[in-house]
Amino acid sequence: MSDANRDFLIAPSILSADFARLGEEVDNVLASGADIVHFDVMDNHYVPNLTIGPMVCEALRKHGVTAPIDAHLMVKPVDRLIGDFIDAGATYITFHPEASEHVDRSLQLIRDGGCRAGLVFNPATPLSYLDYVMDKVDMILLMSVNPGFGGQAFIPATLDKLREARRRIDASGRAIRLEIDGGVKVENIAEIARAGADTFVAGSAVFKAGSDSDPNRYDSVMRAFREQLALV
Ligand SMILES: O=C(CO)[C@H](O)[C@H](O)COP(=O)(O)O
Repeated sequence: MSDANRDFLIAPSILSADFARLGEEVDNVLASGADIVHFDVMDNHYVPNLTIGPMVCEALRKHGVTAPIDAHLMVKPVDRLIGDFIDAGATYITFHPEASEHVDRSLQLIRDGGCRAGLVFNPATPLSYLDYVMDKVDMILLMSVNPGFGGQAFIPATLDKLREARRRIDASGRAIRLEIDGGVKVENIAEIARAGADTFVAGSAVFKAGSDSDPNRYDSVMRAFREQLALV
């Protein structure tokens, strides 16, 4: 797929949202033009932080969120939570291959549950984990920071890795989304898109924008992202 044929999706990471007002935060960011809700699940074991689980995903669905929810599992083991997130209404479920005992089986579990499956690559994790499972992958998520916390700086070596992942996707002929997560800002999103990403997770750049009292506080950052992507 050439650049001209790629559609760009923006996936705000609710890791940086105000958890006390989560439903409202998600409503506001979707009203500002977000495409996907990026849902970071951390277990204080695979990564050194603890966040939210399937009950919160289900609560967002009950609140009325119909947009795709992209559940990024930073947990070990992964398989039992896969079933819980399928039941909770996730759209995409992605996991780290090092955290699964049987990567092919975990991918199959996600797909059998009717969700789209993805593998997540930490900055130092090789893309070779894809070698024998490309036919079961709907999304490749490249971490451009070490997982666990929002607000970190983008690791530049990820640009080369994006180019390599884009080559693999194009060679597969499959409609696999290439998502980037960590340190995505208005200033670097165009360069990241040129390297091959089509789906952009942004946490602090979105949820720390604007003023708490403004219900449209996310409009300008979302517009700025779109303007940058239009230049690609
Ligand atoms: O998965 C994550 C951390 O593990 C977050 O999604 C990611 O860091 C996004 O936050 P920011 O845009 O502030 O870097």
